[in-house]
Amino acid sequence: MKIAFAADDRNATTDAVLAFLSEAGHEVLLPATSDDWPELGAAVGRAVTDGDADFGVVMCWTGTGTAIAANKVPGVRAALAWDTWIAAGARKWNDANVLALSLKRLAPDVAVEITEVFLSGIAPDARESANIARLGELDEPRR
Ligand SMILES: O=C(CO)[C@H](O)[C@H](O)COP(=O)(O)O
Repeated sequence: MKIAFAADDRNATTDAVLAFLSEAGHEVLLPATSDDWPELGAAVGRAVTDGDADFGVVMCWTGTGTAIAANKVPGVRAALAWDTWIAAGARKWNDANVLALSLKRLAPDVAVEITEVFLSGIAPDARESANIARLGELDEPRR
């Protein structure tokens, strides 16, 4: 798959996630043109909603800033995950299309495990389709 990736800092955790993405055979896109977390979250979000990437992975110290920035892009459903259960639930119940990770709080192996689960092909639960559609409606300007 095509995965848009951005991180506002680099350490063993970011390197491990990037290495995993490549070793798993994904094409890694780096759409961000700035190291600032609002811009890089939005750039990854746009890559996903424009159809350039199948999924996005964003990383910052907390993971929260890039998640918030990505979620400002209409059509993005970015989920901050700190374990594999959260990551699986984000796909199953939220049809999340961007994974946000803390590069400071996750050990490299844990971050890789979370990313692997998120991208493992877990299908959204059909019972959630109405709720996901409602998220799309929330992207619309209020009337
Ligand atoms: O976690 C983050 C945002 O949620 C950032 O990584 C953290 O705030 C550091 O950013 P900067 O280097 O721009 O101060």
